[in-house]
Amino acid sequence: MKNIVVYKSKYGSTEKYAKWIGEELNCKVSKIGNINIDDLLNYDNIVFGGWLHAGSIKGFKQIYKDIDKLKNKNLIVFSVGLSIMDDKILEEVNKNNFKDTDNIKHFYLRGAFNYKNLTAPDKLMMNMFKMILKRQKEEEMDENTKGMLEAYTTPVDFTDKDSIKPIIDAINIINLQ
Ligand SMILES: Cc1cc2nc3c(=O)[nH]c(=O)nc-3n(C[C@H](O)[C@H](O)[C@H](O)COP(=O)(O)O)c2cc1C
Repeated sequence: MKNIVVYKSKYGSTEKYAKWIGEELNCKVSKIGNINIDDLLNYDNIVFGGWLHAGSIKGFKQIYKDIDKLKNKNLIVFSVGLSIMDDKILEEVNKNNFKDTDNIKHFYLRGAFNYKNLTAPDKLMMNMFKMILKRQKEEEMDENTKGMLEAYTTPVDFTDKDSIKPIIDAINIINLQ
């Protein structure tokens, strides 16, 4: 089966994961902007990676608008974010980006965050988000919230090549079917 990895990354983590996955699958890796739907139709397994922006998987709409054309393809999506993923957050991300009827396998990978490197609009958005997080009393904050707040002052990088394993395994299973 022919595989391709397409991605949208702003600060590099998603790109890093896309390239690691491409190396493991020994397949083409492309930025979403450099490929169109007709190119994608040449592949059986389409792996799309996008970074999480306020719960939305960036770049995915560019594929999703043609989801009907991709009905016979295996679509594997990985999102990259800062959160510690739990069922509630995952459910929210799924709800924001897919319909129940979509035949999509979704994986979440942890990325990186360096406040100082953000563009001005991203800083603004993250400052607003920080204000919301800070409304909680410190003793009531969960690990995720504490970690997020710490990341504003201390850059974090959770990218880890081992975390792509479930994605590679899922594609290998598809290829055996
Ligand atoms: C404006 C903005 C919004 C973000 N929203 C989320 C989010 O909703 N959930 C999350 O887990 N991470 C969120 N993040 C963290 C990014 O997804 C994380 O830094 C990711 O690694 C960025 O991917 P990239 O390096 O490929 O651009 C956000 C970051 C920024 C700058």
